[in-house]
Amino acid sequence: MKSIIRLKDVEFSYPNGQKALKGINLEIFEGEKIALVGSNGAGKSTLLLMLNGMLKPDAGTVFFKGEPVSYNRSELRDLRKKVGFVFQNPDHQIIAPTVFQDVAFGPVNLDYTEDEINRSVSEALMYVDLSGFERRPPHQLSGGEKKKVAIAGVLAMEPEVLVFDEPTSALDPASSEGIMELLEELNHEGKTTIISTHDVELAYPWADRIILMNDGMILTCSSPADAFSDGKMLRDAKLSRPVLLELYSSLFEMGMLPEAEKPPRSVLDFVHLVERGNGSISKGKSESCGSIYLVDADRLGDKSLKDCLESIPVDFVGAMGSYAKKKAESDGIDLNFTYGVIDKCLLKAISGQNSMIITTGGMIKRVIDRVNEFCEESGKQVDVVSIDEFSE
Ligand SMILES: Nc1ncnc2c1ncn2[C@@H]1O[C@H](COP(=O)(O)OP(=O)(O)OP(=O)(O)O)[C@@H](O)[C@H]1O
Repeated sequence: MKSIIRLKDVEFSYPNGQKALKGINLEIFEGEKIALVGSNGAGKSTLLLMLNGMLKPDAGTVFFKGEPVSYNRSELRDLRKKVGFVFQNPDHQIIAPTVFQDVAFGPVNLDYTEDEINRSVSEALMYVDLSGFERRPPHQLSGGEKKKVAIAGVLAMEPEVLVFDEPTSALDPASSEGIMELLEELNHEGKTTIISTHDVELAYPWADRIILMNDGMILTCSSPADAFSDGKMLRDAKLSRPVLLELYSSLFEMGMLPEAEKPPRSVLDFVHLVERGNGSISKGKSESCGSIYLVDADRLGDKSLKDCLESIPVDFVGAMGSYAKKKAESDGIDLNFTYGVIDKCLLKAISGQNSMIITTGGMIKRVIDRVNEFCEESGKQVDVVSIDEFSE
């Protein structure tokens, strides 16, 4: 894996003397999903602000792709294009009188041509499902919509790295799920994604690596299971253990669950472990599992998803990615799953029910890889059936 951002011996104090970062050493690799987790005041936002040069260390060095950041004007401009930053409070980011102007702010400042500005704004708004909002004044939008405008403003600059400070703060559960699904989609399109949060339940299933912070220092930088298993470290960080991990540890200690190779990170992993404990793995024959039908929304052309649904015996429908969700909505499909779609469909499959996943591009492979991984681990056979007859 290639290093994309590295912090070496970084120290930082605010002008009032408050020391916010102490001896930070950290390396982030291309394509990773990283969650910075810590309680209030741990130093998460300060660390994130180092990543695109918005703050300059008092001591130590920040590297981008192996080169030390030099903080001159033109280099900072370049760095901020490559490392997009979404603030916790969208009101701190949204500045223009209309959604279009706000999202266009970055591209205009980067001297894009008019055509490039129009293209990047419309693609970014499409991504966050706000096409048609171009003329709306941002201050009249809901909190979740404002957050999406702020994200679109960053996406319009086509960054390689996305940094989100508390991406779901102040959002309702559905909006939070929508934002996390969007982050997942962006990561699958190759963007390195870094978030800060104090929500361990959000970070545990999502991240590749957890950076646990307290009092301006990194306590550990490790896999979610390792980072959240150490009770003392969690207490030091003033955090609790994710419920799924706590439940697994307790039931394992009581001898009620077998030891897992990797502790469960999802309800699906947990159900599988319970099944293993009950010796019911032998029930996992292919005839007892439902199938997952996979539709590539990009290849539907003018065909309606309703046609697909009529011809296939499915009990549940999920969509992954903004384009697929939009297509489902415009075709009048009532979606059962819009977040954690693959695992939810796998859960249905192991109870013998069929489901359909509507998605696009790189996420097709993600569905196939996740199902294969599950089948390998569980010994079950869940078939993924690509719906090709509606292809162009
Ligand atoms: N602009 C500032 N001026 C002075 N001190 C600051 C400033 N911003 C943050 N601090 C201090 O720096 C420390 C780290 O703050 P930071 O905002 O990075 O923490 P955080 O982990 O993001 O917290 P939260 O989860 O509450 O947002 C805290 O002690 C905070 O009071």
